[in-house]
Amino acid sequence: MSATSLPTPVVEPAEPTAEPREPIVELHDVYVLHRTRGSGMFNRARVHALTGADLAIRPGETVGIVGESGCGKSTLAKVLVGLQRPTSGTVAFAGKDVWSMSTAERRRHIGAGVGMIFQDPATSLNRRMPVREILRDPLDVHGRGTRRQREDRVAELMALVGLPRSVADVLPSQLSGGQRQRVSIARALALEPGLVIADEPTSALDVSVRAQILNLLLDLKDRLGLAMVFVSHDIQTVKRISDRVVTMYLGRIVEQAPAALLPEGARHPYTRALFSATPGLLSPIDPIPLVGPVPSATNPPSGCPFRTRCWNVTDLCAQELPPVQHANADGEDHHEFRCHHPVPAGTSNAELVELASTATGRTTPLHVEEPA
Ligand SMILES: Nc1ncnc2c1ncn2[C@@H]1O[C@H](COP(=O)(O)OP(=O)(O)OP(=O)(O)O)[C@@H](O)[C@H]1O
Repeated sequence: MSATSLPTPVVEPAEPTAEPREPIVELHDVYVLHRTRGSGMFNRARVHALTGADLAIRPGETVGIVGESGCGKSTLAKVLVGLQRPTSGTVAFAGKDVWSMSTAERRRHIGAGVGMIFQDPATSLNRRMPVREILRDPLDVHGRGTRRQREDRVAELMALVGLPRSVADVLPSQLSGGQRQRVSIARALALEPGLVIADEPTSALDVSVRAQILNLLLDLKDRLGLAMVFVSHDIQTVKRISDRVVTMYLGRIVEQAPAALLPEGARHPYTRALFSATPGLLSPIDPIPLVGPVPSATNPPSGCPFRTRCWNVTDLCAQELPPVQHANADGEDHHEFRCHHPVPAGTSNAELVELASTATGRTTPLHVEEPA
């Protein structure tokens, strides 16, 4: 993609090959706990933002992350890009645990390999820098090429994302929302990363430009062979563009499934319920009823996090965290879930609506001591 002779990034862009490839980034048993602000030591609570996450992103694949508000999607995205230090667990980029490195080493190791696109370009771009400087900044910081080569690269990036040369010297505030997000995308691509993480990249934009920005991202992904992690509330879009969809619930990854299998091939009851409530996926839309609200992330339930709302709950669900199960014995299609009583393969949405309506209508909620 580059016309300039910039040094090779740490993580190479994807090569088209059928061979299984080493992950660009791999999380193992990652926890993120936040302390909330309180008036005193004893009023502070611990928010379980991410709990025991295992996830690998491989070259060239698109992984969507879905789940209700507050379930930990952005936290997972920040961990994947190296912006959030885990409370425990390991985060390996190109096979190396980056949180055991010095800050300088970590920046060098990750910096070129991953780009991040945030939800709101109005706040994520430096308001005092013109477009040209915003795009040159990562090249300057990483000491890429000569000054002339960096200027050429800025022009190349602008062309890549469809920005006219005439906006090179204007400030972000003088651009439209769509143009600002194009600048964010160009900045994320400046160092030729192998992986781009897009956290709600279209939700702050006018409806009229959302499709353009989404199409641009997909086009760039294909042209540059990028891996992409796409965080969104827009489940229909996530299903359409992803190879694999990760479902989160209360800080836990509860299922990872090939997008082509969704919605009716999902095996976790929560994935089934979430997709059943999404317009445009089932015809007609037929939401599976759940019991009660999402529990607090400061005091998640014991055992399975979803058990307080599940129609198929048993005592075991409160006693033990379900282990990861693979849908297929060889595990090759990356379809896995954490549930003691997964939805039997081949169960239709209508059957689940029937089951859940009957169960939630007649069972009293299971009473279990909550952890202090
Ligand atoms: N810096 C922080 N301090 C305290 N709590 C935090 C902090 N950041 C996130 N949280 C909490 O961690 C949990 C996960 O937040 P996160 O933003 O990752 O969720 P999300 O799924 O991305 O939410 P949304 O879809 O609304 O953006 C939430 O309960 C949130 O309130």
